[in-house]
Amino acid sequence: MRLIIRDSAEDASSYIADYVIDRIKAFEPSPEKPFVLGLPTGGSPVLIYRRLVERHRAGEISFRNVVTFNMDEYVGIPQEHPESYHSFMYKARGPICARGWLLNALAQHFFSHVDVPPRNINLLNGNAPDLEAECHEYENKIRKYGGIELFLGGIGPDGHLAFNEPGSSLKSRTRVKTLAYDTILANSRFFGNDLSQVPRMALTVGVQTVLEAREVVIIITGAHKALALQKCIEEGVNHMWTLSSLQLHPHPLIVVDEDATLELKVKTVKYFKSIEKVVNEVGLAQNFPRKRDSVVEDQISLAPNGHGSTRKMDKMELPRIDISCGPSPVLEPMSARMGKATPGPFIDDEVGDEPRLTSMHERMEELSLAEQ
Ligand SMILES: N[C@@H]1[C@@H](O)[C@H](O)[C@@H](COP(=O)(O)O)O[C@@H]1O
Repeated sequence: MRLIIRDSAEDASSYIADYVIDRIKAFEPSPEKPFVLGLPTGGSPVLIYRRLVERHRAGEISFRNVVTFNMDEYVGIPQEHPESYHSFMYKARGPICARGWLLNALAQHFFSHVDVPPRNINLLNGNAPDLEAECHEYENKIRKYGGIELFLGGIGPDGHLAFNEPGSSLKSRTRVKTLAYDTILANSRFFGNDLSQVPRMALTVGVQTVLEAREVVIIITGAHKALALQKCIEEGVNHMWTLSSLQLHPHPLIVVDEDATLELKVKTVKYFKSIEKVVNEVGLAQNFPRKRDSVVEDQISLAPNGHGSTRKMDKMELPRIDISCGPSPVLEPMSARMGKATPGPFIDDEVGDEPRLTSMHERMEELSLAEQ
């Protein structure tokens, strides 16, 4: 588990956006070998999308060979509803205020502003005639692409991942889910604070679906999510805080702002900050997870055009780094640390400098000799 702490939500979001861009570039996606990206909605990723769009406009990243799978969608509201996750992901522009300014440039979101081809975009259909079949098909499609390379996500204040509410099976897959009261309450802010307007059900990828991604990157900002972060980082795996399932993932990365760390122990915060410092010092900051850890390593993927070309993930090598003079204290041998202490009766000091522990029967013999 890596935890990256940044001063503000803006900094945390920029970190993630830049990280995702680095990953896509390093992957060198092509039509035959697209980069498969899992995407979230909600307030937390808005600044991430803004930066992705900015860097795309600056010509620094193309999403032409990226295939996306969104995490979730409400059941029963039309796709064109302003609060559907379809609308969220495409959203062309923010609301205009009375003076004609673009009041909320942050509301631009993603698909309408980048070059991801529409055929590469996958969103669950919350109005499908057969919701179960829709979920089943979604999982199949992810599998056909060889699994998700990087799943980007946020969490709810109760630690839910996608719409995997407290108590969700950690083995769950894409399915229909009834929303918890807490979630309905939290999301009512998008529905004019009218609880009755918030859908009661959603389609969501499962915990297991997320865990099978090769990498999972989560953004958590705000004091209202501090308890969830604490439960997930400092306590054990628990289905009541589904984010904690990331402890079972080989490459989870959680990026937070300072407010989200409010419930963490000082020791925890210092630990993760020191890890980041060391990682930067030895130049491993941009190191990629090793492909052989991937749960999708040996899976066969289909090209997005359905041609069925296969690919095997490339092996990536760790950079060679001299860590012999790293920041860790040089360990001294035991003998040096013990100084000139007189060896006790059970220590054989005749074999070099390093004391040797003697076996029980030797010690018994020595004792009986001494008594005679
Ligand atoms: N299903 C979504 C989650 O995927 C999202 O992580 C959560 C947090 O949203 P926000 O970032 O607005 O707090 O909201 C919803 O419940």
